[in-house]
Amino acid sequence: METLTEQILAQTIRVRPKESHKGTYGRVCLVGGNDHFGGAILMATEASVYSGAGLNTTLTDPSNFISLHSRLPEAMVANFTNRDELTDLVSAANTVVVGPGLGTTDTSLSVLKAVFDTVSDNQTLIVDGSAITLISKHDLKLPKAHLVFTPHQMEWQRLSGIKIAAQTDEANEAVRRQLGGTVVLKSHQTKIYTPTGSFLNTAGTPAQATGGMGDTLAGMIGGFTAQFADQTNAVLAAVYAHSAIADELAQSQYVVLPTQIIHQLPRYMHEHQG
Ligand SMILES: NC(=O)C1=CN([C@@H]2O[C@H](COP(=O)(O)OP(=O)(O)OC[C@H]3O[C@@H](n4cnc5c(N)ncnc54)[C@H](OP(=O)(O)O)[C@@H]3O)[C@@H](O)[C@H]2O)[C@@H](O)CC1
Ligand SMILES: Nc1ncnc2c1ncn2[C@@H]1O[C@H](COP(=O)(O)OP(=O)(O)O)[C@@H](O)[C@H]1O
Ligand SMILES: [Mg+2]
Repeated sequence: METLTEQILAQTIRVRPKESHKGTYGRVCLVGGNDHFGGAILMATEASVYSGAGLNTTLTDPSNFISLHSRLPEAMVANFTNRDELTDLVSAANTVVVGPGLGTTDTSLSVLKAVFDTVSDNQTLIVDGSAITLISKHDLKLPKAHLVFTPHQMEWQRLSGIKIAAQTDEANEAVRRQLGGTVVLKSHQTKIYTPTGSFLNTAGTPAQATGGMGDTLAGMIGGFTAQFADQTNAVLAAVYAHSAIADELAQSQYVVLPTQIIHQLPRYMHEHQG
């Protein structure tokens, strides 16, 4: 297992070419946020916008429209139960993030199935939070896309069938191969299992142990994969940056809030572009 270092940032975060426009930097569609967990999709969306994704659209419960717009006028919104809009917006994205705050009701399940029916093999699909729980609960068939799963240890137990105490590298890698794609197994020392190797993230701090931290990472992975060509490096750089920013803030803070990490992203990415 290789240890992630700061080098991954300069290898991934590109100096922006002068001759470019918002379309150059990718379209992200984020799907989640029911009437209880609006904050989760809001943080994921904010993380994608602040990572620099060119166009961001959020498919969510309409009860989240006003809060999302008032915090983040840069994002577009649509109702996640409107099937035609979902199909159009998901099809138009480079990267789709599904799951933050989606919940596990019948509505959540039908939204997830609609996303799975719509994505295609030239798109990256980040599968987080409730989406992972729903796949496990309903034994859903996975779509053909560049899949990136972002489970915490309990979500990975649900998806892989491996109990937390038995989540060894060998066992995790074997399930990753069956699933296809990349697995970001989140914990106090996140491990990333990719088709080309496994990586350990030693950055990060217990100051990060607060709700919404993973929703934020999912949005960052969305923003990075939409902009940067090498999809594996984009995932690795997002994981590293998320923790490294938290480490910086934790030098003078007892707790680091997800939105504080988000707001550091433009400055941090500027300092680490290669
Ligand atoms: N502001 C918002 O809108 C927020 C909305 N959110 C949304 O809520 C949805 C549900 O997601 P969820 O993660 O909160 O719940 P669930 O899937 O039941 O997992 C928790 C169980 O797993 C266990 N556990 C074991 N190891 C673990 C580990 N390393 N890391 C974490 N947990 C670990 C843990 O053990 P315990 O804490 O009891 O020790 C507990 O039994 C999802 O859509 C998410 O996006 C949240 O992001 C919060 C902010
Ligand atoms: N003690 C810790 N040290 C380092 N990172 C942590 C620690 N606790 C949590 N994290 C990070 O916070 C995030 C938590 O993700 P998750 O459990 O999905 O949160 P949520 O669903 O509430 O947004 C992960 O990126 C994880 O690595
Ligand atoms: Mg989570």
